[in-house]
Amino acid sequence: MKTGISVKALEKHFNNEKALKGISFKVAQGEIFGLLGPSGSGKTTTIKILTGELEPTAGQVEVLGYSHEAFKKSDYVRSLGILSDNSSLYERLTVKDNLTLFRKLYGTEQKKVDQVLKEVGLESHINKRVKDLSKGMKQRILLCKAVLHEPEILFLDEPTSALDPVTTESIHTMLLKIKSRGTTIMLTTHNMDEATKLCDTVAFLNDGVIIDDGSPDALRQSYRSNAMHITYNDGTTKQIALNLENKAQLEAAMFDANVVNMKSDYPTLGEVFKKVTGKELV
Ligand SMILES: Nc1ncnc2c1ncn2[C@@H]1O[C@H](COP(=O)(O)OP(=O)(O)OP(=O)(O)O)[C@@H](O)[C@H]1O
Repeated sequence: MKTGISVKALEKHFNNEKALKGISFKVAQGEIFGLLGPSGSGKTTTIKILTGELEPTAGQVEVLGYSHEAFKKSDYVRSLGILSDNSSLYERLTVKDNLTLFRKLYGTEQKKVDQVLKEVGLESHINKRVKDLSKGMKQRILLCKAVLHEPEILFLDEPTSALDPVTTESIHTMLLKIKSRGTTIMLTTHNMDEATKLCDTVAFLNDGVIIDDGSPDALRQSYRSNAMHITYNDGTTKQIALNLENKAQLEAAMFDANVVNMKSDYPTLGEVFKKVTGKELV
């Protein structure tokens, strides 16, 4: 697979503060890559460097073969779709007028407006003014705006933060559809379920450092302990290592009427993050 994004020893300093302390990662073209980390870990700073909004202090970054010196070029800008806190719509215009304005900027056909609106389930709201839409609807329109020109790569900074589950689900469905067309997607999130569901690869960012990366399944596998967790009806718990020596003990637990739960340790991505950083991802 061709590399979509390549980041090597990237540093960003704000005055004396090191927001990124030499991070490296690669994103293959066509995959969904998630940068996961708590507030202040450097996620937005990374996205802003890759989209040309901030200059790196040190290190190399390359997106779709463009080095950061070329990030201001119009053909690079046209290859990007961006959804971030800075994305905005004209509140007093209708959904249709907003999207028509942006599609004209990129020279895309009007039917693309109808297509993207349908994909996020908002085609019946096309004539509503943006100011009359809910927060979740606005976020879905912003996503439409970001993909109208069929970008090669899509950057999403916390695309579903503080949204209701239905809106979140519809954004996830649209992202998987966008990916199926070959678009590379890089997103940041605090939401481990979102990352597990959407991402081919994730990187854990903590305090400006990448602690680990890999597919969600591979990370979960590599941090699992080889033990069975047993819970009894009086609330007590026990762990038994999964090996032949403990076969009799494990079998006995299976037939013990006082055992209410037996499960192998397969940590969630959130639990893995906590294991490696000692921090919750909230
Ligand atoms: N323009 C700036 N000037 C000075 N410091 C900054 C600037 N932008 C970010 N920082 C600092 O860099 C660090 C990383 O910030 P960043 O916004 O990248 O974190 P984040 O992981 O995106 O957090 P959140 O999840 O809260 O959005 C923080 O300590 C922040 O205060």
